[in-house]
Amino acid sequence: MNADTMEVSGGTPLAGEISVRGAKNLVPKAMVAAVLGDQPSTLTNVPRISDVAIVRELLELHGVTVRDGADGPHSLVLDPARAEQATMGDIEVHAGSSRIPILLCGPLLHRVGHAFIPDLGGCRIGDRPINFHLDALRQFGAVVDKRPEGLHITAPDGLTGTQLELPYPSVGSTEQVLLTAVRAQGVTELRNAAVEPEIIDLICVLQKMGAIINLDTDRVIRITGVRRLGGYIHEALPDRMETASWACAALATGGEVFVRNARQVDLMTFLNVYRRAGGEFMVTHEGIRFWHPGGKLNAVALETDVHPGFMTDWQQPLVVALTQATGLSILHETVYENRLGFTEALVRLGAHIQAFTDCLGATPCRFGRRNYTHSAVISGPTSLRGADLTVPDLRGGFSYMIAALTAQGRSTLRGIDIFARGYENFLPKLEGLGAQVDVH
Ligand SMILES: CC(=O)N[C@H]1[C@@H](OP(=O)(O)OP(=O)(O)OC[C@H]2O[C@@H](n3ccc(=O)[nH]c3=O)[C@H](O)[C@@H]2O)O[C@H](CO)[C@@H](O)[C@@H]1O
Ligand SMILES: C=C(OP(=O)(O)O)C(=O)O
Repeated sequence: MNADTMEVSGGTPLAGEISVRGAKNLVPKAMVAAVLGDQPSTLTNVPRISDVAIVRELLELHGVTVRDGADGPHSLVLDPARAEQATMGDIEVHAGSSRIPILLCGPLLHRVGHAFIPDLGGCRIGDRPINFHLDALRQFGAVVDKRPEGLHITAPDGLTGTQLELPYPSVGSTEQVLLTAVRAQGVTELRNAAVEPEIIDLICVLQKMGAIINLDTDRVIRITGVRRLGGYIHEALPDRMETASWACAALATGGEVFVRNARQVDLMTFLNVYRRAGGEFMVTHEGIRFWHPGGKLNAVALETDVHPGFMTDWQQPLVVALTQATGLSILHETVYENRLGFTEALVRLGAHIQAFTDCLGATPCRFGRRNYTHSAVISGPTSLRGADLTVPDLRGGFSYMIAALTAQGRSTLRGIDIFARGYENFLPKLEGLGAQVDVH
């Protein structure tokens, strides 16, 4: 047993208040955007999570001075003035740490003329290729050299605006195009772009820096390149994934959690499903209160999708709550081909979940004919019992934790350090909500 292992005594409803800070899926990208400016930038509402710490170290290796702002570590001042002089030693140590390094391509090409990108990390929930990123960079005029130690990228003739259409509205690829096009020469038109709230927030950051970006209808983004960008002062939007995770924990355990700073507009699709499943919520100026109203929960049919659809990162925590709903819930995961592995562990806890390769839903999906297990039927309600579990990925791990809190008896959760990637102060929050947990 080590400090990465948590004992959970289940059966106690979570009750109380937690607060969420800036989104894991925006903050590291806004930090990367600062490299494009010729003045310092200030980012506030920064969560203390490991994905932020990793990007901070990466930027420092690239010569960006990063210091805590007036708000302590919850605000960062990023000064890229010395980026050109960076030696970039030790950059390989960040291989496999997060998905953010790939987004440094455009900013580094503009700033220093070349980029080295070590292997990416992030959750293992599918193959997660980067072909859209590299195709887009090549269309801007970049030359990509794939070497065993990582990608070497140059732009011998500079970067020029272009017409692009993504094969799928990928979040990272849309961000790649934005971060490259804002200082490319001429106009870029991106079709089939992702429009997640974190992308809109990144566009706000870039606009504050001096970028010209039009968000047209039907997933079209038009960017007019500018010669220089300045700094920004920006407060990151709140983390809608963390909010949904705690909301699901409240529902599954029969409890009540007030999530301070949660923002309704980013959670509309989640809130609709939460209500259909029988959960209650109340939106106030300060946040959102989520609770189980007593009585039965309802089975629901659910398909994950790009925004404004039901976000894939909400799926894993919600599935645990659905094990407590009466009837057959149906899940169709259309964003990642391999995100249902976590259900096997829930079955060991006593859940009735059957996984399928068929598309159990009408949302167009890339996986139906390719033999990927990406649909599931959850039959409930079932009593869960404690078990020994190893955290597989960020949201899968959170779903195990909810299951352990819901189950009768004791569970052991190994590998909990992954939670630090996306959940600030995870343990104090859990204890503050009355969870019976013990970390060794
Ligand atoms: C740090 C961050 O913001 N992570 C989020 C981001 O991940 P990320 O940006 O990696 O996810 P994408 O939206 O790019 O991926 C969506 C789908 O497109 C595919 N694809 C993507 C790029 C590519 O070059 N080729 C390709 O085939 C992926 O394999 C996946 O099946 O959006 C996901 C979808 O909302 C979220 O689950 C992640 O939490
Ligand atoms: C998949 C996730 O993150 P990442 O893209 O950083 O792996 C997530 O936050 O659930």
